[in-house]
Amino acid sequence: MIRYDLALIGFGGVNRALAELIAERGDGLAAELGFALRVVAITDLRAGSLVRTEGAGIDLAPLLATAPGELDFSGLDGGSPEPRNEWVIRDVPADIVAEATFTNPVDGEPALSHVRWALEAGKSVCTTNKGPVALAGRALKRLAAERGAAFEFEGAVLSGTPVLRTAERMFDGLRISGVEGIMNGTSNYILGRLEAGLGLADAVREAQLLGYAEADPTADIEGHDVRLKVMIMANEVLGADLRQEDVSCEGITAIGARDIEEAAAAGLRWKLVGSAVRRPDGTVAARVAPAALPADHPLAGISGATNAVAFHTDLLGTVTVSGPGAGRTETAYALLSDIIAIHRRHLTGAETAPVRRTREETVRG
Ligand SMILES: NC(=O)c1ccc[n+]([C@@H]2O[C@H](COP(=O)([O-])OP(=O)(O)OC[C@H]3O[C@@H](n4cnc5c(N)ncnc54)[C@H](O)[C@@H]3O)[C@@H](O)[C@H]2O)c1
Ligand SMILES: N[C@@H](CCO)C(=O)O
Repeated sequence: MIRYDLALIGFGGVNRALAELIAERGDGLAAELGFALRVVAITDLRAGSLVRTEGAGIDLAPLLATAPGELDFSGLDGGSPEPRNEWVIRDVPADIVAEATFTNPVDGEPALSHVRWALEAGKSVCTTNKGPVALAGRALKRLAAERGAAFEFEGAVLSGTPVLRTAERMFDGLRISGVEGIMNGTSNYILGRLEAGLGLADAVREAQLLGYAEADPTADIEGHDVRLKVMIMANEVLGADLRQEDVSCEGITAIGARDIEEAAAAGLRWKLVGSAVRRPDGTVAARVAPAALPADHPLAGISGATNAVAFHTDLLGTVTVSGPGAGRTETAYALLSDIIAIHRRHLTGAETAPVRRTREETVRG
């Protein structure tokens, strides 16, 4: 059985949920998927670092039994109070680095460095962090190719709903003229709660408790999170190379109770819509803005943390993919789907350097 050793960078909602999946379903997944997962390192800004490369690796059960705010690796065997990210990422033997620290919508750091260090060390990366993908995706993919490593980021758009992989693998032979969608679970959830009569602050708090919101929810409600996702969609699906300044951005904070009531009376629903459209000259125009949509619009019925992306194609017309846009477990599934993609690359011969090392050093059976 092939085994992949994982280093988890950031141990908040998403990577903790990945650890839960591994702890609770690891054996079943191994039987079904043909590979085992072992966590050998975890770093977190608040808890520190924990490294255990021998035996079964890190025993996840006691970590998962501890409340997130109370985790402290410093007293544990292999633990340190510092999140020794660079050392862990570059030097601790691991096959795949799962990056799930805060998204920084301004310059992508420090996650961008985390991803770069891993790829430079020939380790594959899976991430749900939008910053590195939106702001440096092209360079990071090139680096990954140079080092024979994989760079997978399905969860950067629509959480575990496979919107990027659908576009990459299922649309061969189609011309895509544009994409538009509801790409932020928090703001969509909040808009629904405003429709139900709640105030903005209370609705934001609910979204935080449910694990949908960014560490700083300003990114959700001001549209910056959607701007990163629109950039990723435009760059990945339409072959663009957009910068933040290319995407105009307006969030939902100017939508008041009166706007909601007036829209409802007219049979409309406010939605935060991100879009990227190919112009006749081949360039791509992209924006993020709220829109009051009529009930028969395909995006009007998308509620709560559910998101949807509509692809406008020549031969199929509009194809819409809808599913969870946020949530800890849903996003951890995105990381698992990335790991599965890395495994399949390995099986089909597009072998990555870290997998080769795994086979020589750590693979049994
Ligand atoms: N939660 C979701 O629904 C969701 C969905 C899609 C994408 N994402 C993205 O996934 C990432 C993780 O999301 P989350 O919900 O787990 O966030 P979170 O805030 O719950 O967890 C982030 C963790 O990273 C740690 N961290 C921050 N900076 C660090 C650093 N420099 N070194 C080590 N640890 C660091 C924090 O201490 C925290 O525990 C974010 O980038 C987010 O945008 C989240
Ligand atoms: N905060 C983001 C997480 C998913 O990227 C959202 O609500 O959509």
